[in-house]
Amino acid sequence: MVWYVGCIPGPGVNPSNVVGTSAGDVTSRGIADMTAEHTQERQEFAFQAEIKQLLHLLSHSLYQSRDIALRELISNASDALDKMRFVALTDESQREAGPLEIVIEPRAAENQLVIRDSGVGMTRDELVTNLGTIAHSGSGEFLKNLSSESKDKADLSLIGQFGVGFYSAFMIADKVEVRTRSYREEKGWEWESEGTGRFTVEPVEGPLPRGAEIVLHLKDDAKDFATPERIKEIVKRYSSFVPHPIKLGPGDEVINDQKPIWVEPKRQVTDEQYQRFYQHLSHHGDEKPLWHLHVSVDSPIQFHAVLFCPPTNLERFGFPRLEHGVSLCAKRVLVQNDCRELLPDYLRFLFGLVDSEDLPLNVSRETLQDNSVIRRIRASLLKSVFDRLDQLAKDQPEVFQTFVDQFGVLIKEGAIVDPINRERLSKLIRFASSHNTDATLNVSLDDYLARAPEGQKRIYFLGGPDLAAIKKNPNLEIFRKRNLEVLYLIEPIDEFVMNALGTHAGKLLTSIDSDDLELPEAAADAESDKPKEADEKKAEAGFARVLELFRQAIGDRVREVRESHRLTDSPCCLVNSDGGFTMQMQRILKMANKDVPEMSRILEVNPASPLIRRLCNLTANTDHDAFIKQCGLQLWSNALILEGVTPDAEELVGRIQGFMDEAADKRSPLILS
Ligand SMILES: Nc1ncnc2c1ncn2[C@@H]1O[C@H](COP(=O)(O)OP(=O)(O)OP(=O)(O)O)[C@@H](O)[C@H]1O
Repeated sequence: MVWYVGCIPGPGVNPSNVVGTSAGDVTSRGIADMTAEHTQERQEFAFQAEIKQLLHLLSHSLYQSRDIALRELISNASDALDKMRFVALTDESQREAGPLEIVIEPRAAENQLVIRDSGVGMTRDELVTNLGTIAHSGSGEFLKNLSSESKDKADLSLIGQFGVGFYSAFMIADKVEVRTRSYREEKGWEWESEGTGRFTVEPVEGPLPRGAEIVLHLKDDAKDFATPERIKEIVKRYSSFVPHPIKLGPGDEVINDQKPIWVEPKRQVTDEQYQRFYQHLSHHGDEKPLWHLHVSVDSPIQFHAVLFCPPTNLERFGFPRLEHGVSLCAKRVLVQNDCRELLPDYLRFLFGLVDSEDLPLNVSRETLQDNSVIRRIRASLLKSVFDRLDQLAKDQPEVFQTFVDQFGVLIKEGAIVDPINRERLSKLIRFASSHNTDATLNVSLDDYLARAPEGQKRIYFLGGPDLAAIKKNPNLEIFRKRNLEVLYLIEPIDEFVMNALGTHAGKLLTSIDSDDLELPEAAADAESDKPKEADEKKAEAGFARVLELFRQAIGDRVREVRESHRLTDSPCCLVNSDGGFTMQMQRILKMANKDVPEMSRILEVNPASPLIRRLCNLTANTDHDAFIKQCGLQLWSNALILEGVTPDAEELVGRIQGFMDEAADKRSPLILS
């Protein structure tokens, strides 16, 4: 018995909407015009250039990944059946669609494998455009990603995600024939290619059933694909969840499962079933999902949903921005296979399926946005995702850490762009911190507050290009001395997150390089703890004069030169004036070519530092003024370099050369003859 009337196509980079007709309608028009007068005869076409390259690669691929060829063809057949199911339900004239099924028929004697479906089929123009001449955006991306790996290591199993799965047929076949008839036509067509540079298309004589039949002429070393055992094994492994019967031809034996696990009670679904369903939805071969979520809600809106998180974030590896991977079904009938309205953009990495009894079948892409049922499903689903992540953080910290490492940046994106859910998201984001010795992103804002001493009114952070640079920042000295934790912003997005949040649990998020750094109460004591000697020295040896000379030398490249109360060892540091961008934020904006107003910053000088004390002594003799000024300039440059900013190289090198000459001269004065 067939349990449902619906369908679940796997999402790809370019999934087509099943509402309406296939992509070929639009894209093939130009070709149709060019060739209209020839459509009754056999015609030869050249494959589009990237497809040619792809075919070359696939036909020389290694054995281990060849199963995916059958998987991809089954997936295409299933998509075509999904579309036909939808057409039958919405188009009066197609009501009598007949059985929707896939038949896989091994013909061992002829060394052939046939995959047949009763789906929508293809018109001549669709055949020409879909299987050969249209440069699917995916093929270039796929090749690019493969070319970065050595050919024998290349992960061909990802092919389905790039919208070029059909061509994987040439991994096991040296000739492929496609016979097809569209539900919109009486006439059938045959496509044929040996996978080299060209393919032919010609009309089929006589009647042809609706749908498509793919005949693979198997390569000599792929004969095993024409055995029932091999077919059953592959179907069990990759295609159990294809929601249409897959029969082993020429008989009637159904060899797949077709169970709609999302309507089953959770405890009756095994891990293996979830895993296989994930593989079906994601096209991710043998991969296990990192976590999954299964929800069944009865009121106020009835819906079932299963969502999966993949173990890796392909965006991090230079893949293009992920497409949404959640399919929407109404009463088990697929409405849309990349439904953006179900989850916010920052959760685009989740795969899954949502099925509701409360949605009409004719809901279209345009009306989805204003649909109140969808809005309520979305709110409920989002809450479930947040709950699942909170639970994961609590119960499975290692899994949660993997999630943060892979997808944390997208959760941070959410904290920036989704003000309504910002509070929930702020509990899920993680930072590096001075509490750790390495750059692990595992400190939440709540962890930070739980450790903070009583009375601390702010959450302190510091950004920089990387952990090593941040650790060298002199602004940290007082925090180290006082044992106050500082969050390290090592991901470029972190600064934007802090800006968006502003506060957490009523505590102001404060960059420690801001000029109004307010430390907890003990700070005042620490100040008064400073050795009196330093104050005296400062007064005696002209600290005020040193500041004055620094001001003269640096000029308006800083807003102010003043005494520091935050440094313990370093001679000076740069801080931001009130309300300005942090240094890290300025760097990021500059990298993005945004116009950033040059911030005039404040140079703070530490009177207790040995170098400054020496300079104070030197002020007694005005002969040293020029040297003190040079030192001021160099200290300012040093502070910039520590923050990852390169000051004027020529000026810097000239000055260092001067210092070196002077130092060398002291060691070995030049005797001028
Ligand atoms: N059995 C079929 N019936 C009808 N159309 C098909 C069939 N197989 C392929 N097509 C058409 O050819 C197109 C290209 O197929 P191909 O497998 O290369 O990419 P895709 O199906 O778009 O992406 P993916 O492989 O990720 O599912 C499909 O989008 C579909 O329009």
